[in-house]
Amino acid sequence: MSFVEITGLSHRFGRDRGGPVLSDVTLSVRRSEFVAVLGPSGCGKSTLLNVLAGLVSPTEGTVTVGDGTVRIGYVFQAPRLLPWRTARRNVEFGLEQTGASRSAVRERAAAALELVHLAEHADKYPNQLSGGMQQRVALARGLAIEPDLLLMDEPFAALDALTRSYLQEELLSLVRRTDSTTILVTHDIDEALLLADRVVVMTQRPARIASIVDVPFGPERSVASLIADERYPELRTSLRELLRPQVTAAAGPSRAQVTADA
Ligand SMILES: Nc1ncnc2c1ncn2[C@@H]1O[C@H](COP(=O)(O)OP(=O)(O)OP(=O)(O)O)[C@@H](O)[C@H]1O
Repeated sequence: MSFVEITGLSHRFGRDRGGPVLSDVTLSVRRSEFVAVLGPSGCGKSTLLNVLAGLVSPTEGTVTVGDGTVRIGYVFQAPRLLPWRTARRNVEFGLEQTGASRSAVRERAAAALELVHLAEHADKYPNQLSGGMQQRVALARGLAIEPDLLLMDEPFAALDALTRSYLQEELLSLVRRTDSTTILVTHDIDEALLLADRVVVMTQRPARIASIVDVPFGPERSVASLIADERYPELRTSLRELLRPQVTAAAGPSRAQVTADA
């Protein structure tokens, strides 16, 4: 049975001359499933997450998430921490909104910081933490509320390659330990294949679903097991091929084409 049901979703921002951002997106996501959304820059991926989070009301279509009373965690591209609160107090901030008791808030924040290996940095302020550590605090804040639906918008995009790969593996083991349903927006094919059960490829703006690809790797996967799996390079190549026309169309005609057409 599906947990997230997106039907005929289209969106246009006010009088935006660029036209619609999303066009007729229909997608079902099962409970506990991990779906990665890949697409060209500016096509409307963040808008899709914002609609799912209830931050944007779509101009057309419907979105239902569980029975409508679910808890949603949202991890943004930038950590968006409150600079006057320590790491612990930032994680507690998300929990405070859930109405949990003070002792439950403290306990769950400590456990979430433990999960992302930041327990000993809990009393530091954001400006005393590296970019990777700040993003781990943001991840802990999203996970601490034990979300039914976890939305992540390129959470590792701004990090260096080493920190990114470390956090990707950390996230893989974290999601295995919870039964959250996760939707991750990413530009990174390898990240999508490492983490997701299905990859949704979006077209250029207005974003529609171009393809949905099942990822055959089991829950016990790791970077090493993917590299050793002969299906991995094939899937990687087919996702690249599915994305290529979207990315080239989004970039517009090349200068050479413009000159030739003139
Ligand atoms: N509040 C808004 N008002 C008007 N236009 C907006 C608004 N938010 C986003 N847009 C436009 O909608 C389009 C899609 O934006 P969105 O951030 O959803 O794309 P994206 O696929 O997440 O991009 P990226 O991969 O670069 O993060 C862009 O052209 C953007 O400028």
